[in-house]
Amino acid sequence: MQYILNAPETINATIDLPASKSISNRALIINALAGNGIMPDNLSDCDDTEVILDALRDMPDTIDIKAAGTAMRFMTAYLAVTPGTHLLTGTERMKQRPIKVLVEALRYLGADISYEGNEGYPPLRINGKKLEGGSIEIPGNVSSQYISALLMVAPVMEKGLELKLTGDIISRPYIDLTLCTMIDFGAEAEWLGSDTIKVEPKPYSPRPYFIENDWSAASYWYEMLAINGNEESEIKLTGLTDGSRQGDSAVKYLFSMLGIKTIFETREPGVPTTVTLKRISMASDRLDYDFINQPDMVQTFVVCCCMMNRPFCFTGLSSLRIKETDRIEALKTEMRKLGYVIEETSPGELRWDGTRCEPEPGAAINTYEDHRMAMAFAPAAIKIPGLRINDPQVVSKSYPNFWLDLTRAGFAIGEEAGA
Ligand SMILES: O=C(O)C1=C[C@@H](OP(=O)(O)O)[C@@H](O)[C@H](O)C1
Ligand SMILES: C=C(OP(=O)(O)O)C(=O)O
Repeated sequence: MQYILNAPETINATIDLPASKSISNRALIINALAGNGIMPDNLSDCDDTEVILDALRDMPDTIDIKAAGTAMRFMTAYLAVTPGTHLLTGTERMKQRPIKVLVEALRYLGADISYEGNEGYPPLRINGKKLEGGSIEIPGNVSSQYISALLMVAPVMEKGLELKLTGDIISRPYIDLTLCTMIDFGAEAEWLGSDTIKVEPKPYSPRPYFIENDWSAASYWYEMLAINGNEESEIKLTGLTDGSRQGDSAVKYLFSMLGIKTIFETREPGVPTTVTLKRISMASDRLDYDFINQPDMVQTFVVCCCMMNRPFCFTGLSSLRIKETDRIEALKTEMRKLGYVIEETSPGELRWDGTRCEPEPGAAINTYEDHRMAMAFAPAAIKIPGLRINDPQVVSKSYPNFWLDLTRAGFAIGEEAGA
């Protein structure tokens, strides 16, 4: 399927964002380890959360977590400490996303896990048991999801866990989000210095838990307003928290450099509220930023800066090659179709110096089974009327109502089958 997008002149909309998938997925795993008390409230309705919800409810012999990286990594650790034997698998792409660092760490701590396909990759056969825990060193520069997975199961290990992270630590806000969610459920866990985390062997306590909305999903609305450039446009986004623990809440600072102001309706710490996005006068004529802490925002900013004609240099992108797709290659290829030459100037660095090429007439953006390719490129329709997006249904991985919300904001969406 292919969507053909046309954008309105002005955007005036109130958007009910989906709940945070990162918080939903942590809350579900921790809640299960706490003995399945009351279900967390306002869980995300996205695919990546649904696969965990289904797995924890039914615990079938074969658990298919589809394309959800967090689900794969979190369920590996969860199943390793939970009695029973399961085969944990996912999509073809999931079978290419590395998991060796996590499997080796869990095995070192006493887990019984074997590879059913290629060494170092899913599918995994996991025979759950009580783990002893202890001290371990693991690389912090591949995926923070391995670290979050180990941390979440650490309170149920006999000796707890002391985790020393080696190398540059990537996606650190996601590790902090894990620790905060664990502490909310009664765990004792803390950083000992900048690279070591200690978790006490103290069980979780069940509790009611409300999940705030998703700052990563909010980024596409910031992007639309920034590209739209119309003084009369204004977007309201529901359920966001000021001082959120979601690392992607940094978009409120980043987009201020691209002319967007964020106004919180109320400012009670930790309480979700509606935010209004408005345009302010433009300040910077280029954007340079290290995305080591916000890897999921790179696609949003690459497309946005090109559409706004703002050259950029983005660093800290090493993890992008092992996400839903190789996001570095996907961005270079698809931006070229639109007439923008993006270069990988060194590993983990993407740069656009303003170089243009001949755009492909009637370009159709491929999404590579990556929700963020579809959502980051959709706002480009503001500058490129009739922009085509292939396989638009991929958005359900994190934001099932994205296209519906786009029509609510006044976009016209045509559909072509079989493209
Ligand atoms: O823990 C999480 O919820 C996530 C961690 C990040 O992954 P990496 O740590 O692999 O960068 C991020 O890209 C992903 O979308 C969600
Ligand atoms: C990278 C992502 O997800 P995951 O790694 O959990 O599949 C994402 O949502 O952008």
